[in-house]
Amino acid sequence: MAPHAEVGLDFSNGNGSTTAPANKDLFKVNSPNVVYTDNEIRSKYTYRTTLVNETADGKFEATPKETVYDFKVDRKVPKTGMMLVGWGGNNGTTVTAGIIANRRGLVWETREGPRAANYYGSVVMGSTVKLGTNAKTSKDVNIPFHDILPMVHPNDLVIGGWDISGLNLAKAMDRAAVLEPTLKEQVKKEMASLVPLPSIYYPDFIAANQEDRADNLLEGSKACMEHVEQIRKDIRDFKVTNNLDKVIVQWTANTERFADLIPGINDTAANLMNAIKNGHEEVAPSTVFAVACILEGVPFINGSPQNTFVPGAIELAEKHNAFIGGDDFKSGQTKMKSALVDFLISAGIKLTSIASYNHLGNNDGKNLSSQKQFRSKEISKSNVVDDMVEANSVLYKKGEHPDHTVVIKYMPAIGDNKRALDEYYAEIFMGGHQTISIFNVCEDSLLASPLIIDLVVVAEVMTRIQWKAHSSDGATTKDFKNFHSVLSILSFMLKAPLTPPGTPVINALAKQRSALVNIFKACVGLEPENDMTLEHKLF
Ligand SMILES: NC(=O)c1ccc[n+]([C@@H]2O[C@H](COP(=O)([O-])OP(=O)(O)OC[C@H]3O[C@@H](n4cnc5c(N)ncnc54)[C@H](O)[C@@H]3O)[C@@H](O)[C@H]2O)c1
Ligand SMILES: O=P([O-])([O-])O[C@@H]1[C@@H](O)[C@H](O)[C@@H](O)[C@H](O)[C@@H]1O
Repeated sequence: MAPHAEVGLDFSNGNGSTTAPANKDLFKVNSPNVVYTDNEIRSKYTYRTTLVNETADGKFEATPKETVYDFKVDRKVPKTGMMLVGWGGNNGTTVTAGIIANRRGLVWETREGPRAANYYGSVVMGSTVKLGTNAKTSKDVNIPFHDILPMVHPNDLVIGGWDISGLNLAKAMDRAAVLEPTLKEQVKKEMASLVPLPSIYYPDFIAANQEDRADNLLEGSKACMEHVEQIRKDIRDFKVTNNLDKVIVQWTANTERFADLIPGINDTAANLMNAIKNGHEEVAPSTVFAVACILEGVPFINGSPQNTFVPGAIELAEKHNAFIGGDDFKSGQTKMKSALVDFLISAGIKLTSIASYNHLGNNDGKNLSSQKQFRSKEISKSNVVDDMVEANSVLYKKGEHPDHTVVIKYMPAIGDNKRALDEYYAEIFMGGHQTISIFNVCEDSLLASPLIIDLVVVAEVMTRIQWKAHSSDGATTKDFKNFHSVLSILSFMLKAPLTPPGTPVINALAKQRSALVNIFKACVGLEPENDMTLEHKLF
């Protein structure tokens, strides 16, 4: 994919991968606050916020605040592995076949004519960001998101993973019934060579209707340290076998029921480790995978809605300075909702009711037809409007919020072509009403697969960024530090963003993307995009 035409540079090197040669970045920042060496980009960035205090008479006093940070980015893009839990599922097989097709630059016949491999739906590979304005023409200069910082190209990812189903990925791809036969035919041989590692299966955590595919299992039906150590060994073996510098693990396995939060069991890191050692029944497979990755120092991202990250798991990640992120890929209906609700409420339109229906016929839908697993999804799909409602005290009194219902029905006939039917009902000027009705056919796995790529690529970049703060007297803290273990920067790709304990959850889609882009721009000393375009107003 060539960078934005305005820039006119094309790094495509013929094999479908567009990666700027390491020493030929698409842009360089010309600033005394940015230094490039062969190994690092260092920037000095002034972060400007406004502190607000409430005055005695109930008014506010706003005080601008500046904090100066040093950022350091390791420029070496590592050879990276992506290990998927649930690799044999619709998402796992689809993202794997999609990366193979892109790597080989495949074209395949469809009823509408030939189609070429692409990364549409990936914010990293399919979107652009504004670098600045052309000094001569004052026109915006936009560059591919992938070029803001040195990033892994998805074509270069080495893919592996686990599944409780032992089908090789060619057979699993057929079972998923997502991709065109003419494409499957071209990747079948390579996919057939890929076989998921055996995984852990604790039946009570996913729907009973999943049992018939569980034929690729490690011994034991509840948490134990042997499972943790086996997963850690699998990661190490994968890394050595493929000569990898880094591995990122993602959960794209079935939605689990929520685990009960039990003091003394999963409330602290020590208690969680003891619970695993003692085989406690309330420790979920996804939490066992998270613990194994944390102990192995490998980022773990949860693409499903269950509460994998019980408080003990978060504390363990913090203690080990390991990265975690989640929850639940934000792919279609909810992504639309997090943009539409933001538009309505920030336009002063009082949204009073949201009804969201889903019909889908894939195995995810089959698993979600079980009430406990649906409840996990209902929670993640329902909380996505909270921040936008709470931010508007003009429309909503404290504690007031729109009616919001979420329904998911398993309809096998429609397979992966999920239907999302939404009705938004709002009060408008002078007692009027606005009703917005949306019928959105989204091919579930084709929407989720690019998010899997974005989550891996962004999480990997975050392992190469460090920061330190300047104190008010100009001194800096001693050593560079990693970002907090909980990667809330991943929120754009997730329905129920996990944030560091006690920090706010932002669901508004535009704010999430803005945070992602502007943090990366700060790492090269560039100001956040403010869209004021004063240069076009003050002249
Ligand atoms: N648009 C989307 O597809 C989308 C969006 C958001 C979230 N999700 C979530 O992503 C997950 C995967 O979706 P999918 O459509 O690929 O589902 P899927 O059912 O096709 O795939 C899940 C896979 O996980 C495997 N599995 C179950 N338990 C496992 C375990 N303990 N260890 C290893 N493998 C295990 C299953 O055998 C299956 O192959 C689901 O939780 C779904 O809710 C999907
Ligand atoms: O489209 P979206 O709301 O982001 O999320 C999807 C749900 O609508 C769907 O019901 C579910 O099966 C998928 O796993 C995914 O969670």
